[in-house]
Amino acid sequence: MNETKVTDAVRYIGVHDKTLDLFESQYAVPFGMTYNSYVILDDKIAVMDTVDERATKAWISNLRNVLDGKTPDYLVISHMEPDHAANVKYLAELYPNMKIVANAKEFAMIEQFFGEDYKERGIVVKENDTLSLGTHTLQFIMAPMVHWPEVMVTYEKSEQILFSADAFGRFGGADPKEEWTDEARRYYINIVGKYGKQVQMLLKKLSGLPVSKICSLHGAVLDSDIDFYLGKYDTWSSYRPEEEGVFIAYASIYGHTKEAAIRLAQMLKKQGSKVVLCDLTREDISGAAANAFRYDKMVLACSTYDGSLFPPMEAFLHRLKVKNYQNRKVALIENGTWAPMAKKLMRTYMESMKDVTICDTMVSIKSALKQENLECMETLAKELSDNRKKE
Ligand SMILES: Cc1cc2nc3c(=O)[nH]c(=O)nc-3n(C[C@H](O)[C@H](O)[C@H](O)COP(=O)(O)O)c2cc1C
Repeated sequence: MNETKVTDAVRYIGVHDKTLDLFESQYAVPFGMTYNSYVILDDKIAVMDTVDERATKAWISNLRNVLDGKTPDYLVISHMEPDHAANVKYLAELYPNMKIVANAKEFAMIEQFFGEDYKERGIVVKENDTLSLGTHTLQFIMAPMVHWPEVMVTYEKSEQILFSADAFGRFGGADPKEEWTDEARRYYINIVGKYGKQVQMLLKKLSGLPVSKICSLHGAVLDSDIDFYLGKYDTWSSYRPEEEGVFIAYASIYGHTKEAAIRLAQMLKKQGSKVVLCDLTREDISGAAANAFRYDKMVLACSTYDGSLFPPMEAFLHRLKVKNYQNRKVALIENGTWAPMAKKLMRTYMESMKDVTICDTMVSIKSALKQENLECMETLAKELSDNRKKE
């Protein structure tokens, strides 16, 4: 049994999947992943989203325990991603009188996924429509592209609870004692990060609504310091760096470029900078992307490989480009033995991103670090320690 009382009327029936290797078949989830779902008990009973098919059995058991013999009147669907909507058809068949509450785009996707249109039992909602359950009233707020096109969030007026779909979610379990920020940042940057503008629009819509609790579809229910979470989302979605510091991402075949990255980190630390080093050949790329967004400066250090970038760096830069990396200061270190190309290629990537300032000092290593490279790196460390942005 996995029931948790969010309030007397709002119950948590989500499932913590501890055996999942990769979320979305790509993100490492060392602490597992939750698929959250809730029930609102009132004159009418609403189920808020279903769960991934991996969690069906545990979820249905949680649901039955909360329902205690009653039947749900409504299934509210926030969006149609399969980690939440896989059980829509199953639940609809289990409770034939239950109405399905969704917006028009979601109904189209229900048909795409399940071959059913549920027109006869559907309630099609649009921006700011409301649905009374008795004491509780649901208000539907459209959140297109946060991070699928059909997404809507639901605001419950009487208890001021925001059912936020994937927004404010994180990797890991549902225990509120688990640290939120790092795994929420990794989740946000990699999964929602491309859609900063759309998140800003949602935050604007929410700004007039008092929120006492956020019930996201992943991770813990957030029931205090709501402004902290809203503030983090505002920072991330406006592409502002979260803190001052230098993130050094390196991709090295035999270790010479790695050595340069480590030596630069030491120089920067001497200058008083906060530094985070990342070996792109070994570390999780989603964590690297999150750190790139976290800090205001980044150093890219890469060996040349077949006239191109060493593949781990190529993959990293592609990720940053797709996630709309911008508004940061970036420095470049390259290595090559006969025809170094990495600097030029990294520069082209960075120049294609908005408001990226590239440091004037660039380090070009021929095979192994030389005294002249170290001197150049000292100059670079000074340039990076100067916080003023180049005009
Ligand atoms: C498969 C392979 C392809 C390479 N391609 C190039 C290249 O196109 N141009 C170049 O200058 N060096 C090339 N190199 C050499 C490396 O970039 C060079 O040895 C560099 O010093 C390696 O730095 P590291 O010790 O950090 O890995 C290549 C190396 C390998 C193993």
